[in-house]
Amino acid sequence: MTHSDSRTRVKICGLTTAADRDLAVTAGADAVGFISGVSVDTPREISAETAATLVETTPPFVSTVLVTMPDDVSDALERIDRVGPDAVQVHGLSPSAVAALAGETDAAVLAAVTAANSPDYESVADALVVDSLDDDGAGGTGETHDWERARDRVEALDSPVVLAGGLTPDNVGAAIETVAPYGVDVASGVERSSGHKDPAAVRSFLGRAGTRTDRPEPTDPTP
Ligand SMILES: O=C(O)c1ccccc1NCC(=O)[C@H](O)[C@H](O)COP(=O)(O)O
Repeated sequence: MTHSDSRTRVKICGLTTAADRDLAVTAGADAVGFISGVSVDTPREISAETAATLVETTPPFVSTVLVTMPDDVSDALERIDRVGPDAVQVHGLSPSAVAALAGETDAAVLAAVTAANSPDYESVADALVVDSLDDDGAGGTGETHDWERARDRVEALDSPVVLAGGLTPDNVGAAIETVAPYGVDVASGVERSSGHKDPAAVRSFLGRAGTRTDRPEPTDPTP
């Protein structure tokens, strides 16, 4: 299902600090992603405790996403319970495990997939993140994949498709035009150094994705 007639949602992923989360929120992100419990070495991984704090302090109307690589369904449920996100993005679970997880959690379940295996996950996840996954099933590769093929998937699948993998401020406009995804997702493409976001790049990415809103800086709600 194409979404070229509506606004493209943006998830800024791999946020490691409150300052970077606030940067993404202020710049107009629809969703903020926190990576915790992954079996690969990444500068974007944070502890479950830090992820829970960042989720808890994210303002209303911005979706929080736990990005994780669980061993199985019960492991995924434990992680969701510890962090408390609106959505969980799972890497490396089989379609049947994703279906079981979706049946047992109130969090929206996003499956990280490739264009090739995306049809296997369509009926079991709330949305598909079509990414350039490495051999371990991890994201954050900074590599693009075949956008024409991704476009075919967007047209063939009923589930919302989020395009990820190697997106940057320079290519996100063309990516949206080519693929017409429900949303786009970026991690390494808006960093100034590993694990730390570049404010200008985050704003530019959101602007070119057509979603920048220039929200005011969050204020401390405590008197
Ligand atoms: O970003 C990581 O390091 C990562 C590691 C393990 C699992 C998932 C990971 N990222 C997931 C994401 O949602 C990223 O935004 C997505 O893969 C795009 O990454 P990039 O190509 O760096 O923009």
